[in-house]
Amino acid sequence: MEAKINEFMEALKARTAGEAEFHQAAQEVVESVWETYDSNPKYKNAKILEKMCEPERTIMFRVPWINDNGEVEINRGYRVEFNSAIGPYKGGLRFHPSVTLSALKFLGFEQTFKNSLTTLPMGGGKGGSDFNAKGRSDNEIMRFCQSFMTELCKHIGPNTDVPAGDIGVGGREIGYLFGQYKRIRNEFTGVLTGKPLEFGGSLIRPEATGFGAVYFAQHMVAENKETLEGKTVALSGFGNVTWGAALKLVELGAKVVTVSGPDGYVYDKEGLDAEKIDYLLDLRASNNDVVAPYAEKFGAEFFAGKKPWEAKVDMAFPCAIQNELNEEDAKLLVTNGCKYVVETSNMGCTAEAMLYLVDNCAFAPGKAANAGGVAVSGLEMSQNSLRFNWTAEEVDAKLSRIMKDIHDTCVKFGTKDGKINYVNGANIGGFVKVAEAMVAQGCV
Ligand SMILES: NC(=O)C1=CN([C@@H]2O[C@H](COP(=O)(O)OP(=O)(O)OC[C@H]3O[C@@H](n4cnc5c(N)ncnc54)[C@H](O)[C@@H]3O)[C@@H](O)[C@H]2O)C=CC1
Ligand SMILES: O=C(O)CCC(=O)C(=O)O
Repeated sequence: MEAKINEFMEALKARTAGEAEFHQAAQEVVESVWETYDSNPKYKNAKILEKMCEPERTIMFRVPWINDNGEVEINRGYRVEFNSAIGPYKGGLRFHPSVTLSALKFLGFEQTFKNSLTTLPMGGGKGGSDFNAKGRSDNEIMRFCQSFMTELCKHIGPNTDVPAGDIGVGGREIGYLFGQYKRIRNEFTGVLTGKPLEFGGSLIRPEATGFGAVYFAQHMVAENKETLEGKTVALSGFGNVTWGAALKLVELGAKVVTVSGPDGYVYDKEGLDAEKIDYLLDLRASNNDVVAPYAEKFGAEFFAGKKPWEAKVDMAFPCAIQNELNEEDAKLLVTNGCKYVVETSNMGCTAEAMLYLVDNCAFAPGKAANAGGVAVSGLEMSQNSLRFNWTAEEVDAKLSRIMKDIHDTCVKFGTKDGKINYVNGANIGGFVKVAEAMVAQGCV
């Protein structure tokens, strides 16, 4: 089996030279699903896995805009429409200087399996730009969003491709993008999710990724007959996902002791409370991308240039960016007594860290644990189509049920010899539904 996987991956790498992040994501899925794939002639004859590794369409474009000094700036925009077998392309937009085609291909690829796990009819896609919002004014961000959408609007639509937020894209950016789409296309449709409530957003969407990860974690710890109450938790990042996870963890009686940014991490021995969690929103809106002011404001410790994985905790939730937790970090966490790692960022762990964590603690992969965000985006699409809004309680109940279903799917497909491998469970569970749909739709 190993030789066949190597052969498959070598061919993929030769076709996509230089796309290291995409190779990392593909390798993980290919290893998990190979047995299912190779033993099923219907999938093999139709070359389903080869097709799944090739985006249906990749759009790249120039994004020219004018800064506050009147100078022209040029960024690159992308939308990778990966797979539409089970629904319109669906996935976020990332505005961050690290954005490359490889990063968006890994994210779009992951999104396909994640969206399948949600049980909702959504295909996979991802997009974004290398635009850096750090130090930019609101007007600059608006002009950038308008220019980005001027091209993107030719390729998306409520039944074709429905983008949303991701790193660097929250309610403010979605508002500017939506306004420009409406102006150019002259239609008010659910073409984006993560919209502010006043024009079609869903209650609980801002919280959904963090809440969903915590709901998933509740089921994981329950497998060991434990609860979240009293657990000490390390979070990374201080953005949208960190905020949502902190809110729910604190509500359920856990103690969150770290948040982080590109500048280092904060250790707050008292734990986050409502005021401190609220402050994360101010930090994010400041466009400065540093977490140190939290430590100054609340008298917590700040460790410049360090990652939160050196803290002694029961659980860790990486919530920032890909490959933010490496093998050394994983070993340190486990040595310090950490029993659960809930990958809430997309591919937050390096391949080596993931393998170590699967063997040495309970590890939830991002495509399962962070699927709550896109799941509530799917519910936002449903509400837009119905021209109706569900209450926060209704959306939260649906989110909670979806996360339980995802957990159950991981257990169903990932249990071997009495041990749950959540990585295999998520990959195989996500793969089978998309593969069946692709076979049924013929060679397209
Ligand atoms: N927003 C959503 O609904 C979903 C987001 N995700 C994933 O969750 C993660 C966070 O996304 P959001 O909170 O939405 O973005 P955000 O833009 O609100 O926050 C990103 C955070 O990551 C930090 N960060 C970025 N680069 C970093 C680095 N090199 N080192 C340390 N920290 C760094 C930023 O300082 C910021 O605090 C991403 O991996 C994203 O793909 C996954 C599912 C859904
Ligand atoms: O809400 C969405 O459509 C996508 C969220 C997202 O970007 C993700 O799940 O990684």
